[in-house]
Amino acid sequence: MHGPRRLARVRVGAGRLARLSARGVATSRSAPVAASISPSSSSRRCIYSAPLRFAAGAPSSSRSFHSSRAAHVDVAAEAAAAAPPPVELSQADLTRLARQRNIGIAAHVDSGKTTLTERVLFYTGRIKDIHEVRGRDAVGAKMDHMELEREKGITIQSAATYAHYRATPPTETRAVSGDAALMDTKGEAPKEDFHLNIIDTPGHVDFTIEVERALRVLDGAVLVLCATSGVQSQSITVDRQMRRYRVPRISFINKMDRQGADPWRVIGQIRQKLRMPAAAVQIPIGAEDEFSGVVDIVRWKTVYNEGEKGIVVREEDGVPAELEEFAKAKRQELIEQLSEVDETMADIFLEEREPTLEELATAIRRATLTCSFSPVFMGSAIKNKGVQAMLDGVCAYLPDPSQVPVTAMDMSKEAIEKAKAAAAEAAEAAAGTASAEAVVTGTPATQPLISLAPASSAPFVGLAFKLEEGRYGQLTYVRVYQGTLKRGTTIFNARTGKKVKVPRLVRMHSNDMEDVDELGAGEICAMFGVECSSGDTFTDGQTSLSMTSMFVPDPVISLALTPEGGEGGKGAGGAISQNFSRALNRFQKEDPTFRVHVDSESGETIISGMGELHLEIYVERMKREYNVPCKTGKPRVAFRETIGARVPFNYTHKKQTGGAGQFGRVVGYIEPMERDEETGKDVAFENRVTGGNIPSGYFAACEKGFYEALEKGALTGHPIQGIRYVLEDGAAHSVDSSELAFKLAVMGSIRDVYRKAQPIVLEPKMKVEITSPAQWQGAVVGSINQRQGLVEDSETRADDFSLTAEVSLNNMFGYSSLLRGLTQGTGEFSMEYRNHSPVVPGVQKDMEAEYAKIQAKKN
Ligand SMILES: Nc1nc2c(ncn2[C@@H]2O[C@H](COP(=O)(O)OP(=O)(O)OP(=O)(O)O)[C@@H](O)[C@H]2O)c(=O)[nH]1
Repeated sequence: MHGPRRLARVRVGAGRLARLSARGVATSRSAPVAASISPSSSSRRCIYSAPLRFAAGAPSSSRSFHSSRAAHVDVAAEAAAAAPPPVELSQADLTRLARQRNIGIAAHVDSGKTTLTERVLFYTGRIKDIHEVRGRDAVGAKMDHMELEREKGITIQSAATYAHYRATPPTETRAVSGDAALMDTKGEAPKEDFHLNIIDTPGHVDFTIEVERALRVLDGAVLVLCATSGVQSQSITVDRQMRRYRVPRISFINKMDRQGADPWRVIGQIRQKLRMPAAAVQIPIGAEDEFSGVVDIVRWKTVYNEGEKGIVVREEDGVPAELEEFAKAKRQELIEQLSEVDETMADIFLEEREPTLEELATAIRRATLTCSFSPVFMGSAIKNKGVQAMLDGVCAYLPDPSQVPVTAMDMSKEAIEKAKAAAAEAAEAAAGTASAEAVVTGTPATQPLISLAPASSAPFVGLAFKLEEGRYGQLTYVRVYQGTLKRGTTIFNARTGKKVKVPRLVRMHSNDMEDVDELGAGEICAMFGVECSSGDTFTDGQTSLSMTSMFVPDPVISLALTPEGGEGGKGAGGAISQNFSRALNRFQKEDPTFRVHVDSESGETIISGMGELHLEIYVERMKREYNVPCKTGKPRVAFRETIGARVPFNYTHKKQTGGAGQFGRVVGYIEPMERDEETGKDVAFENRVTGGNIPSGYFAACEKGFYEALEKGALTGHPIQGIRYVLEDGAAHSVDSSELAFKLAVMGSIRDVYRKAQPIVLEPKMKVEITSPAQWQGAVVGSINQRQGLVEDSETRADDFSLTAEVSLNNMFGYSSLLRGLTQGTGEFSMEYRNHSPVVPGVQKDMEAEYAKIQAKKN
């Protein structure tokens, strides 16, 4: 079963493995399973606080957040450089935090996230009854509270809630059978209960920012996968987002009741497509219609859901005889997978010893927390099966807030000065070597980092991660990272420096809220009446800490928007145009992927976003919430420009018009830059000027000039991406040089050499995934070929087939109605942005000619 070659892949302890092999330790195993699975006397605390391999600030577990434009943070350096938190956690904090989980439910469209969350709310007593998404009672699920969500049966905005849950630890026999009477309904949880903050996120890629900001502030996640469709395109996107923020996850294979459900195929896909070591911690009892429960192969128990809507969990010791062999094999597989990523489990494996229940559970927890493994649960949300067991997994294997390292930048003058001096020293030292490293100016790279501690007595630090316009003004969702947030106190906005009072503090339960007086570190809550922007950091004024913002993808699609009755000056200045701009301001404030600008050529208002659905929802909300119906233009894709070659520049900006002149000279080169997968960063300004030819006071202006130049490429007027600007030298004049002169010098230097750098026009390419009954396969493939798509993969199953293709977004307009027609309404498709790729040369030529014509008219 296990050969030495396989064992040699164990990541850690290779020396020890060699020693063990030398001692002649055999690698096959036959120890009986049940003998070691009886509940041990170990305490539940031991499992929940299993020791971790990482400590706050260790590079392997750093969390770092970036905005797509000006992301300058080096992830590993950030964590390694972080100073330790100023406050130790008290015993009371540790006890409280050990029972807290902040989790997100994320997945591909329609995998059942909202249906699953509805069960969680019901079993924890937060709702009195279950209502289905698109259910016949037309009530809709609790977490889909927007009218549009209920009508369309999709999640558009993430919704937060909290609940109390009495978990059964892996080392114990279930004491509570899940009787509703034992669940908390008044918000006062018994001490042994877990406090869960849950965010249900949308699956459509158009609303990806909702997933992004949820994962930014959550400590763990449940990745929901469909038992028949497996790992789909959005699962891959969500996986990438979880990796970006290093969020540990458990996997839940939902829809086990569906025809063709195959959890083992899905687990294979988690390992291959997501490259995440994973193994089942349960096996199903029965399949499809006959799916009736699960066997817990960690605890060696059989688990059934009974009673009203599965509220009672009945457990039996042992495994049904007919499943015993299979269960043993799958338990063995679990141990093998863990030995690949966990040192302790590798040792046990090599010693040919069957792990105890506690050893197995702690190894799962340890490996999950370090994001090197995902335990897989399974069930059927709609049939009310397997949900409580999954919740037990959340409590057992996902981290509490004290186990997630978080850093903030110290923005105090002293700290910045100190860091700048250190950076300058390093730059000077590096300048003397051939491999001189670039020094990044005015960025977080020169700002010192501090680890935060979720201690209630520490100075308060919180992050505003989501805004919503509520009935009583702005509702600001906050994650409290350190200290305590109290109603009535004054807090400081680290970005604006303004102080604000917290008039109202609430816990969110979808669209309902419950007032609270204060909330401790590690909590998620919302404030009313505090004006701020998404991504702002709040402190109590004792510190100058600021947290970096989240990754914001660039929009891929735009369209012109005109309020009906508002054009031609008729509505101008009146209610229509006022509401129109109010709505646009609010939408932009709430959603950083929704952008608005007025086209300088046509004077039209252009809205941009992540997809047709994204923009369609805002147009609909404009009508419903602001009473402004709008006419929309044809959707246009977001073209970009980039360069294909490195070219040097030596540019002088000089103006002498009587009074004070302008002088700035810049020397260096521009070159193509690849996108950094982790940070999303694909543009950079690097300052390698040493020796003072350009005084350091002008560096920030130079960088500003660079980012301004990127807004409009000279070829077609679209933004420039994939470019690095390296400033190596220059010259200044003691009287005529100014910040403006250097900003214009940088802009001029790009314009000057741009055409020599082989500029190219790029268009968004999408990964398109289609599923449909097998009979329409020919027509569907034909439709993709017609749109010049490239079929990359297809899979035909018993009744249906799925296909993955790469297609230009420009060729995908109107595809949903075409597919509906081709497949008599049975086909489904989803697409997600993959990258920007060059347009075909003919298209580029036409676009250039068109732009040149517009420019000529203007001049
Ligand atoms: N057969 C089956 N259907 C399910 C199950 N869970 C959910 N569904 C159905 O799948 C559809 C989508 O469910 P949702 O809960 O809205 O899925 P979602 O992942 O929240 O959807 P989005 O947030 O819009 O991506 C609904 O019609 C559900 O009734 C399940 O366990 N089995």
